[in-house]
Amino acid sequence: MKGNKDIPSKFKRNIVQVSEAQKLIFKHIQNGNIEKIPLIESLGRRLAQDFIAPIDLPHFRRSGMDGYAIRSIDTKGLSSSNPMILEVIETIPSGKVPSQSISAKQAARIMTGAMLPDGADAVIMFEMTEEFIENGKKYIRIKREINKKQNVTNIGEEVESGTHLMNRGRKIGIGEIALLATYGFHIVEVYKKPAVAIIATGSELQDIQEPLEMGKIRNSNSSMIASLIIEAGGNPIWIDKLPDDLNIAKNKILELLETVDIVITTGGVSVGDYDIMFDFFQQWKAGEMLFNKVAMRPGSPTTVGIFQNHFLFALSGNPGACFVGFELFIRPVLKGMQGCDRLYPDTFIAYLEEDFTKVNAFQRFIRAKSRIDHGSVYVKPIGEDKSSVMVSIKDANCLIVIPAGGQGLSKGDKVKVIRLKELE
Ligand SMILES: Nc1nc2c(c(=O)[nH]1)N[C@H]1C(S)=C(S)[C@@H](COP(=O)(O)OP(=O)(O)OC[C@H]3O[C@@H](n4cnc5c(N)ncnc54)[C@H](O)[C@@H]3O)O[C@H]1N2
Ligand code: MOO
Ligand SMILES: [Mg+2]
Repeated sequence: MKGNKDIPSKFKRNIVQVSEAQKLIFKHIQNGNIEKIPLIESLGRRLAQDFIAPIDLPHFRRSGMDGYAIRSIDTKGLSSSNPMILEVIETIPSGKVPSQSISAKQAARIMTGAMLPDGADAVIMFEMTEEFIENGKKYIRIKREINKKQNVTNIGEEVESGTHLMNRGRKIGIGEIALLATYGFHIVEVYKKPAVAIIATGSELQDIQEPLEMGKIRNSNSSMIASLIIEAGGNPIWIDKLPDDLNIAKNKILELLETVDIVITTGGVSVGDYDIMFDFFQQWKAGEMLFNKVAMRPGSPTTVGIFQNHFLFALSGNPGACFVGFELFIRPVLKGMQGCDRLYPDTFIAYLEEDFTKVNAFQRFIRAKSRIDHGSVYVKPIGEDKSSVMVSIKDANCLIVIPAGGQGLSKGDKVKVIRLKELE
């Protein structure tokens, strides 16, 4: 039978390089909506505003030790043979404003974290003083010089009011929580979690709770992708599987694209008889297909489209390809929607721990494990790097990037590596 040239062939595709695919996708990213949430629930979310220190930290001169607030000038020239006696005029606990200022030859008993009285410019630790009472009055004897500012934290010494501390889009971690709490932000403005739908396509797929039937497999991609989405700050609000039926898939995808920010399909994107996604994109008039092939392994049939700034990612069904496709294309979009402008995955250079002899027509992303030894970073592929292999994902902490072409690589060669665990 002769091929009809009006019918688009599944084999003729718009192929792009990975970097080009990323650019095509990233230019459609828009910041998402903003919501206010309790600070205690904000771990892992992204700030929706730049954060400028509203006041000095600390906002009063603070003692760093339990001791006596003194005037350093009073201790000039002191030694064990030339001590000085100061009168103790009050005790200042943390949280109290001192009632008197310190004059010459006076001291105030002061606790760690308490406010320094006017006049004082240093704190001498209890251990360095001798206390005594005479005629009902308290005194201390000092036998050493104390420098100005010793054990004192000045106003704004840690952070000056007006300092730009955090950018919009910054992920809220433990340090960010402490800072926001310090400044009284019990409610924080963060980006809403992008809403994501996950559709696993494939008539061979069973739900994970079903007993396994011959020839079928459990749908692992949906759970894997949902977890990746949660980890990247998204909200997987619709998760299901569909048979390889173009009409059923079409209706569901179009319906979901109206309501969520991102629709992810897995499977059915290659050239097989039951691979429906190519036809979906051919028939899709409301949206724009950005590309339907990427010069990469795994995941070469990955196809991406846009509908009114909602993304449709059609990932390969092979679990390895599905995972890599998420890291290269979807994680950056989730970050971008939450205000982050560092979209590309972090990379580093490492020494390859074994030969890699496969010659590649396409750029390759190998699931791998990196380790540090005597200050150098080494990286090793995990098992056989097949797109269908899922078991290696659990041990992967990085992806080795092997350039297209070349004669393969040898043990000890330097390679570029993508970090999988985000460091921010
Ligand atoms: N003749 C050709 N065949 C294939 C080509 C090609 O260029 N010419 N490309 C290969 C490449 S590369 C890839 S990658 C795969 C892509 O396959 P699909 O995206 O069409 O995915 P499926 O055919 O639906 O499934 C592939 C594989 O993955 C399993 N799978 C699917 N969904 C799930 C799921 N939710 N959980 C776990 N595993 C899943 C499925 O059972 C298949 O084994 O095509 C090559 N073929
Ligand atoms: O592009 Mo595929 O994921 O290599 O088998
Ligand atoms: Mg297929």
